[in-house]
Amino acid sequence: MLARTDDFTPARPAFEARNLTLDYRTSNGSLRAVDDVSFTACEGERLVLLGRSGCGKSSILKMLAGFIAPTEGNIFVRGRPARGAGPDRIVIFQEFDQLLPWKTVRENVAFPLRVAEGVSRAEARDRAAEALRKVGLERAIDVFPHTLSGGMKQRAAIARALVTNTDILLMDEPFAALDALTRRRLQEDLLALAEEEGFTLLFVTHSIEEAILVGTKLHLLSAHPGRTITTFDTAEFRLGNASGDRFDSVVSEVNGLLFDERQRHQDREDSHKKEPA
Ligand SMILES: Nc1ncnc2c1ncn2[C@@H]1O[C@H](COP(=O)(O)OP(=O)(O)OP(=O)(O)O)[C@@H](O)[C@H]1O
Repeated sequence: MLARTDDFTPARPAFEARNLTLDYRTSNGSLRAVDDVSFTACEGERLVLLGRSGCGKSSILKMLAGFIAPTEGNIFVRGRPARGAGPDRIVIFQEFDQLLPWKTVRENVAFPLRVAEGVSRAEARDRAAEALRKVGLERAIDVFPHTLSGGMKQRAAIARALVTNTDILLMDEPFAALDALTRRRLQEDLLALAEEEGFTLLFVTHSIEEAILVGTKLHLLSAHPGRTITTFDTAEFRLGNASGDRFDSVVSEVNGLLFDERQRHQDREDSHKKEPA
C-alpha cells in the first residue's frame, strides 16, 4: 500500500497549481479539459502527472509553462503568481525536432544562453560543452541535429535546459517515442541528473512504470475531464529497486485505481446515455 500525501505540507514550494480549470473553446462550444486540479512541488521534487490519454495532462503542463491561461485557478512559481511563460521554467516535449536544424548541437545548447542570458560567445560555448558532457553527448557536440538518433536529440534538449540557470523542468512525455531500452536509459540518466543538479520536475506520462520510477510524487488524474483521483508518495523508488515485488504491487495498485476510475467513468457515460432526452 502506498502512502498518500494528502496531508503533506511542503516546506518550500517551487511551483504550485491551485484549483486549475481549463475550458477549450471549440466549434461545438466549450469543452472542459481540466477540472479543479491542485498540486504543489517542493524544491527538488519530481512531480508526475499520470492519467489516460486525453485526460488533460499536456493541458496542465502548458498552463504551468504559461502557454495557455487557466479558465479558473492560479499558478504560483516560488510563491509568486505566474502569468505567461518565464525564464524560470523550461519545457521539453516529446517531439524530436526541438533543435534548430541549421545550428550544430553545441550551438543549439548555447543559443538560450546567448539570447536569454546575454553571456559571451566563448562562455556560452564552454557551458554548452559542459552541459552536453553531463548528458553523455560529448562526442556529438559539433554535428547537426539531423545526424542524431531520437534519444540523442532528447539528450540535447535536456542539455539545453540544464545549461541555463532555470531549475524547473516541465517534460511532456519526453521519452514516449523512444524504444524501450533507450527509454529506460534516458529515465536512469534523468534521475541521476536530477539528483546531481537538484532541479524540480513536472513530468507528464501515461506509463505507470515510468511515473513510479521517475517521480517522487505521483498525481493521478481521472479520465476526461482531468480531475485529481489521488496523490502518492513514490520517492522510495530509485534506480536500484524499480522492479521486484514491491514495485509490481505499487504498479498494480495504481493500475487498479485507474481501472476503477475508468469503470466509474464508463458507468457515468452509460447513465447519461440512458437519460431521456
Ligand atoms: N487546442 C485545443 N482545443 C480544443 N480541445 C483541445 C485542445 N487541446 C486539447 N484539447 C482537448 O482537451 C482534452 C485534454 O487534452 P490533452 O492533450 O491535455 O490530454 P493528455 O492527457 O495530454 O492526452 P495524451 O496523453 O493523449 O497526450 C482532450 O479531450 C483534447 O481533445
